[in-house]
Amino acid sequence: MLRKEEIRQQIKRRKRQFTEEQLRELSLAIIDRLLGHPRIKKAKRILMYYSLPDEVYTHEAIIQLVNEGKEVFLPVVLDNFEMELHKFSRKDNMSEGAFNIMEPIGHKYTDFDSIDVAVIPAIAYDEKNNRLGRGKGYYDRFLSKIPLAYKIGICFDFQKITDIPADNNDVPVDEVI
Ligand SMILES: Nc1nc2c(c(=O)[nH]1)N(C=O)[C@@H](CNc1ccc(C(=O)N[C@@H](CCC(=O)O)C(=O)O)cc1)CN2
Ligand SMILES: Nc1ncnc2c1ncn2[C@@H]1O[C@H](COP(=O)(O)OP(=O)(O)OP(=O)(O)O)[C@@H](O)[C@H]1O
Repeated sequence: MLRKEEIRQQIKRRKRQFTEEQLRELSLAIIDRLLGHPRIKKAKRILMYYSLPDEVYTHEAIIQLVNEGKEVFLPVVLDNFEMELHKFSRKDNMSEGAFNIMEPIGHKYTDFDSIDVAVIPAIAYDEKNNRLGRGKGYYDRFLSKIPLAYKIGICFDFQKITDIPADNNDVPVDEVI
């Protein structure tokens, strides 16, 4: 089994074979599956992520979900490796946070039990739905706070691997799409 850092390097090499435009193109089918997913259809409150250029592109999907009447929440990174959730309202009510990620301005949302579905990005997922993140532990720490949410892992096909070395902190997702 490869160690976590080796997997991160391997996936980075795979990503470099695509342009940002190609990754956008690959995102379309994945986002279609996500928006058509029965859990998303039923959900009232959804934790999404505001994608970076090397991730499955979510900017339009977020707007679409809001237009369908969902409440969408996004992570806001704090400087102690914790993250909180803020409700997304509109694109021009955001500011750039840590790691160049756009984050909603406004109050933190703490009613975690009301989140129906959480859509979780990753560097890689394995066949047991274990997740490998960017190595800072933000989602590892956060996911245990939303035990009731149905967790959907999302990544490109080339990010799906056989095995990720899981440790005690790692919370697997319910499904990878
Ligand atoms: N879109 C998005 N939002 C997210 C995450 C994410 O992975 N994607 N997070 C998931 O945790 C949290 C933020 N954590 C992050 C941690 C590292 C990097 C990052 O770009 N790391 C660089 C190395 C930078 C450095 O070490 O200073 C890298 O991966 O190359 C980004 C986000 C919360 N919000
Ligand atoms: N629940 C937790 N409580 C405290 N520390 C944690 C927790 N989860 C992970 N960590 C620490 O965070 C660091 C990063 O862990 P790991 O490499 O598993 O993160 P990751 O899953 O790749 O990243 P991320 O969750 O940011 O996407 C490690 O030093 C780990 O010990």
